[in-house]
Amino acid sequence: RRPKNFPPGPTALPFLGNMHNLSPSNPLNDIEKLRRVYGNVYSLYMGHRAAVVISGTKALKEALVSKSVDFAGRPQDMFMNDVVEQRGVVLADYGPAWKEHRRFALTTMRNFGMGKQSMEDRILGEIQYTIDFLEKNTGKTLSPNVMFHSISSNVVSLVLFGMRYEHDGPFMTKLVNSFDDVNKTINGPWAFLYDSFHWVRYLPLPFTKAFKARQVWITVKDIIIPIINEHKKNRVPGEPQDFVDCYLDELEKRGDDGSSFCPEELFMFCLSLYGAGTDTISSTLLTGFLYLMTKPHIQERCQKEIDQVLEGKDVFTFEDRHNMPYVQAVIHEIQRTANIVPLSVFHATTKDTQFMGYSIPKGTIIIPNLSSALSEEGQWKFPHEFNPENFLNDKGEFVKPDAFLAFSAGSRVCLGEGLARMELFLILVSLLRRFRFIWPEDAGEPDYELLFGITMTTKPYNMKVELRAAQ
Ligand code: HEM
Repeated sequence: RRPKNFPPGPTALPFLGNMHNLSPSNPLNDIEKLRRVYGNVYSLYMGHRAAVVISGTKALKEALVSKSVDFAGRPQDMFMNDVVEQRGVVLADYGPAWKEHRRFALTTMRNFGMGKQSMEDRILGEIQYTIDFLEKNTGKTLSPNVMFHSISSNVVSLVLFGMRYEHDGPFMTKLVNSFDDVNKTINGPWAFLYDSFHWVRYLPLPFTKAFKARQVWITVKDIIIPIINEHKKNRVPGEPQDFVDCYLDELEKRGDDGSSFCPEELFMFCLSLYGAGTDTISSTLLTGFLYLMTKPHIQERCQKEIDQVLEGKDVFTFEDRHNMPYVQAVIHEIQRTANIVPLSVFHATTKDTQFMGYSIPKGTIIIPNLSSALSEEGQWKFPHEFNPENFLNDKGEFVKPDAFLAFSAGSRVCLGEGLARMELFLILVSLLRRFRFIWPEDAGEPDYELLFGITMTTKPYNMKVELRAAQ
């Protein structure tokens, strides 16, 4: 039974709630169909738990920005919270621990003059490995999956630990396998059962094995704890070289001040930044290169702008983006189309609140349908087509419409937005400057359909690479 004045929604079944209304392999179409029936604010039951789906730029901004505090919580007591042992900034509920850690992470990443190397240098250094790899493979057909995953995970590793890892080495293999295990369980039926029926958690049924996802972290801990211990041993206090050093400095500074900073939190903090910062970037790149290869006129126009702006320069910086409106528009159009986190990370109400004429009790799950804003009619010149004109005005200047909510908005807005924007720009410009990316002749028609998951991604594809003439 819906509470009084709760947003409307489809009839919920006993036990199942509205799960029968949503296809597990891709609920986005169902969510859109329900929006057409019930409007931009409607409710669903996930098992016994009430959730409100918010769609469209106006309603999303109203919830995430205007009523930011009311909507800044995260659902608790769910499978994922148990997996991360109630720690880590991404799933932390609204409160002092989340606030302190978020503020710390933002300041640390902003001041990333950590040690001798700036964030920009770290990213450009990592890109060089990809350039070397592509140079060795010019004229060949290759699968870009591993390459893009490697670049994105190494950028985060460099920021967190000051180290990069070979993709087929033991660190990456173990970490990637562990994340895959957790992802499979999260997307599977066991997580749903776990969240829907508390009593199931304690039953000695075969699936209880799946609930022991914490076990997965034991493998990951075996990898990360020694790295943290090395930092403890080798760091020079007050001269941090990376994120872990900064956290250890902060721990020392705070002593026993009763704050939420503690060694256990450091591990999960690293893991949540790693988890949030790898697939998001690699999947964006995969979508981007799919379009750049299959729409060569767009790739060539980027290259022309890059050549003009960087003429005679060996090195370039993130600052150069201000002179590259077309490249900026293409990167944003890639992000809009890639629709990387379509339903955001779920929020929760932090108090009983009134929203667009409805009453929503404290603790209700909020599903921000970011996807709806990214292709909302009336907000974009070409909502349903890949077209960089969506981000250019009549004078050819770069503009960012309000409906660009790829990073969400408000107090929970993506904490890595600055890093992500810098990475995407530096990677795209470096690679397009040096190489031409070609859709292989035998690859058939491109398939633009994205696979649904916590992060959306392309179906596997191959690319062919050629060196461009020296610029
Ligand atoms: C194209 C790349 C990326 C996209 C599209 C993206 C998108 C998002 C979205 C939609 C959220 C949820 C915001 C909300 O709950 O309202 C989020 C949260 C978050 N992202 Fe990103 N992200 C990207 C890259 C990164 C990177 C590189 C990092 C860091 C290394 C990062 C770290 C985080 C963290 C820590 C949160 C949780 C923030 C909080 O709960 O306070 N993200 N991101």
